[in-house]
Amino acid sequence: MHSGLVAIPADIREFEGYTWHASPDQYIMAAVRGSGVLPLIVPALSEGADIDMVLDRVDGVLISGSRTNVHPSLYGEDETEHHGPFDPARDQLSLALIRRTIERGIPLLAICRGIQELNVALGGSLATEIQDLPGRMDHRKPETPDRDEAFAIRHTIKVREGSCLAAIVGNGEVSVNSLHRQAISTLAPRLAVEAVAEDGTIEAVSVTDAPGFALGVQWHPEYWVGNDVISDRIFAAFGDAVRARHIQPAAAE
Ligand SMILES: N[C@@H](CCC(=O)NCCCC(=O)O)C(=O)O
Repeated sequence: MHSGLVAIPADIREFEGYTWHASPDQYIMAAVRGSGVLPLIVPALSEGADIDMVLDRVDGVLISGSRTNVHPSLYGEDETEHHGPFDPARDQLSLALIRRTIERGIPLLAICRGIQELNVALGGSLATEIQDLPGRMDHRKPETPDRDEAFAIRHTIKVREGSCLAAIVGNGEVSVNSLHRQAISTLAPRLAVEAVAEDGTIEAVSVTDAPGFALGVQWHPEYWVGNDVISDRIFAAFGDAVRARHIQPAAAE
């Protein structure tokens, strides 16, 4: 029995001659197995979805990763050959969903592209092709057809003492996977850094004034749920927050 309903904004994909509103199974199954919740994929309607109609009916929001990038115009920069590929319908849905979810104190877990959308939604900016920046590691997905290798744990991050993430996974160093070319550049005003990689890349943030659970991570805990303590703890904490909301919905916001 699921203990809450969690909205997941869809990506737009083109295959088999159709346009699809889709979300990868690893996020769906991490929500089910790791958080004990029922995921609900929200279509990325180009004319816009009624965000409050969705949020009136869910107990949490999970923002998945994606190979596409947030369009740079959404954080005041010009598009270059280094910013794509794009998914404008996902951008439109996800940024609006993130802002309203935080306002209403609904639990939010944002992963990879999700932490980048969280930062942009609250006024921050992104850096692209970060592996080309001075002193940065290569955070990109390894070139391999094997998905376990692609999502393998690859580097350590340092979790800030006293942070929301530290309350979930403990202080100090933890090991994570890495599949991204972009990262937070200017941190949005309402975000607090929760963890950083050894090259200074921001790996986790929380929303300082959020009434509820509001965590973003740059790596992919969803992939190793059931096989990795850190991943399990993150999704269990998100599930606890969703369950609490399901049992005791906040007064009308
Ligand atoms: N596109 C952004 C975010 C990266 C992300 O969400 N990766 C998940 C998909 C991994 C894959 O299957 O390629 C960036 O590159 O920073």
